[in-house]
Amino acid sequence: MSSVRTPLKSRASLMNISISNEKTPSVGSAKSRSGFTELRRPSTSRMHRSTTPRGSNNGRPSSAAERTQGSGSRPSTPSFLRRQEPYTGSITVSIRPNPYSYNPAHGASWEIDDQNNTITNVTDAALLNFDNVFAPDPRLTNREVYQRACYNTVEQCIHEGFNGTIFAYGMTGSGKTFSMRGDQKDPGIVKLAIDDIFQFIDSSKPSKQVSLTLSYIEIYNERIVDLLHSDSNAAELRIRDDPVYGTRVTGVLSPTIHSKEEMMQYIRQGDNIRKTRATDFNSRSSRSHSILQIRINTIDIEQNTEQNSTLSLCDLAGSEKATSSVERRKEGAYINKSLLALSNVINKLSLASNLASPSGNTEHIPYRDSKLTRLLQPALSGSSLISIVCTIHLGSFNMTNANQSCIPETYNTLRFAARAKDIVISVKRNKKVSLGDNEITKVMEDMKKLIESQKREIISLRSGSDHSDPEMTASVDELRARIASLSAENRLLYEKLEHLTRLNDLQRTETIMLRNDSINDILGSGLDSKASQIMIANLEDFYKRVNHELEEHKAYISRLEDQLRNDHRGMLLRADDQKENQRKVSDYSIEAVLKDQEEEILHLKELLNDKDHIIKNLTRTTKLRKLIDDNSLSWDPSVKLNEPKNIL
Ligand SMILES: Nc1ncnc2c1ncn2[C@@H]1O[C@H](COP(=O)(O)OP(=O)(O)OP(=O)(O)O)[C@@H](O)[C@H]1O
Repeated sequence: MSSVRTPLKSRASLMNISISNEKTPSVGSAKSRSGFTELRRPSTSRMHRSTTPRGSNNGRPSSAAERTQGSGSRPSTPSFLRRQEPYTGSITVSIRPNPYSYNPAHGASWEIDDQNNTITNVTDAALLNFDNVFAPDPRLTNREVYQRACYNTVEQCIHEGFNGTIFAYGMTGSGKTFSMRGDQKDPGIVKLAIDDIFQFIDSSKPSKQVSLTLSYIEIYNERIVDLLHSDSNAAELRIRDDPVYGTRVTGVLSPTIHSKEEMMQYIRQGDNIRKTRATDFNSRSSRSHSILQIRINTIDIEQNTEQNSTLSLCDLAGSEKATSSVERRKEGAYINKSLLALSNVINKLSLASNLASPSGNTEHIPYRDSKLTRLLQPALSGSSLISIVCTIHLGSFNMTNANQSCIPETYNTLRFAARAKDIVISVKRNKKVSLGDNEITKVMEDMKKLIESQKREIISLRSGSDHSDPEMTASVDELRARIASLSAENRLLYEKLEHLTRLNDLQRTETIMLRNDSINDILGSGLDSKASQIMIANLEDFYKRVNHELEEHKAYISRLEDQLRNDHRGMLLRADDQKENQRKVSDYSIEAVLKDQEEEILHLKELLNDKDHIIKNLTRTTKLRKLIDDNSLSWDPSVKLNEPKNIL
């Protein structure tokens, strides 16, 4: 182990980055192929907050080599990520050098070992480990970078309901846009992620309904521009807090997307608006941060679940030293300021993750210092899996001045990357389970079909009774047989309704039992008493309403049942009367019987509506229950509990 001599080294030492002249061991079985290192497993208790202390390498690998991923093939989702929630681990950080700023003949300031995913400062031998360190090889494709660095984040977002954020960070001309957008021959991360999303949509039909919306914005000179808006100079967009997404840009366009072609068309349209200029390092430099967000809503019809997730793909503007152009200096100042704000946030989060305090760090994180950090706030504060691709120049590289050094910028990027790697995130997926149980839905469908068939029967009976030829008119016996069969069907309906009622009662009992457990758990989980009281008051209020409504519906169902029984008896009596007076049977009596039937069917329909209503209420209850679970796992006393009707 060499001694600590350079600022980078001392920082690296602070961040548990191994500093060694020896090569780190190759990736072993203990490492996550996803790059998301599991640090601790959450408590199995439904309502208890995870209390594993952070920092001090608590259960986390001491060497960053242990948290690398090395597979070049498409990895499958690690089983722990499928089962465990919330996911607690680190950010995936990858380093990609621009192959064209590296000339082996001139040597480089940094030495890459892409087998062990390390990068070494040749001057002082400071060695840094990351999830991926790619070779400065022009043959390295974006697809390989995507598969190793980003695929798992995208896959978790599509399949498991986690939010995913991927961003490219690095100095100007280092290859951020190339990595994110690529070209015709070598599509970038954005296109590859979109391919995977649409592959998922195709393969999940017909059991899943997936809907997508897209938004595409840029932050240019600290101003948010909607890249999907034809007038990019339209009114300035503002960032607001949002209870669902953390933050949201008001007024931004987010069209629903129906095909991959449509999505790519929107993105191309946005790219044409995005601000690009020439810098000393890049003839077509992005002078803005771009953020593309794809919201994915998946309804699993078979499982009866709904899942929402957001994939954010960000191509940040590159930092650049002062230039001669006034406008570019202004742009550069804004870019550097926002990147500095991002660095500060990453720095504070990294320090917070290293604190040994079990309660975590309470230090203020300055998300509001720039629009970029404000927009990335939800992701950085734990609502998203994150993968960062840091692009660097290995040697000196300059379009106008071949001697201008990139070393300080590369150093800064690596320092940023090392700090980001040190951040511990705890991410929950956005899976929502809707209650409408399969059996209930199926029975309801059956009932609807029965009602429809009875309706058709009545129509055909009526057209038969209209027949003028008495020989052709159905005999009373036949009519009785039909009525008896209709009644039997009605009985079937009632049995099913009773079954539904029992199911609902059962659900309600379970819910009430859970309610008590939940409240106990909440009270036991150390919420401040005022927050607990508000939460309990809301819960009690809500349950009282639901109970009251259920009682009303039960009474109504039993009234309908009585009525139907009476109607049925009356119907049989009428039929007996009709037999005695066969010749006197009149269209009027047939009509009356049919009318009764129709009325019964109307009652049944009403009953169905009421059932829908009850199920809706039960769904709300379950969502609320989920909310209690969520609130108990990540309770923030500063966040006021929403009214149940607002949440649901
Ligand atoms: N890995 C790579 N393979 C091939 N070409 C690359 C690679 N990285 C960068 N380039 C090329 O280098 C040039 C600059 O790359 P790019 O525009 O992606 O940089 P950038 O980091 O987005 O810069 P800026 O911040 O100024 O927008 C482009 O011509 C790009 O094609």
